[in-house]
Amino acid sequence: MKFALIAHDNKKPEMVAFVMRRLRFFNLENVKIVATGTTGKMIRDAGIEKVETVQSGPMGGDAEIAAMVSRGEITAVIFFRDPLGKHPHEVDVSMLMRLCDVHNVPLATNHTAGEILLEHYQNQIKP
Ligand SMILES: O=C(CO)COP(=O)(O)O
Repeated sequence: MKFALIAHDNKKPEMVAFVMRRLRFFNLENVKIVATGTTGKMIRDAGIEKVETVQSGPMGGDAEIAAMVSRGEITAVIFFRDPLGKHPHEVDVSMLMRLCDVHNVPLATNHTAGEILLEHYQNQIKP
């Protein structure tokens, strides 16, 4: 399974804490991670070296992940959005969310939804 992890700037500390609490799960061999540029760097610094990165969000990273969703490469997207901020690449973010719906890929856009979603996949992996 492959998870896309993305966080807007104000939500990056939350994403790092989220990942740190699940280091064991994210470090499992059959769990893959792709992240937008800056989010990915922070996740790597937090102890997950295998994270694959695409461009930073404003430079096209959300669009790259949207393409992966369209190709059926992503199990679920966890995207901690900042609903109070303005983002120059809002159209890319909308496209990513739309394509998750088109392809029926689970999308968690806040911390609580992310917890619930990961719980599901953690239970799938348990023997
Ligand atoms: O902007 C983003 C999501 O829309 C996140 O991109 P970064 O992880 O590169 O900051």
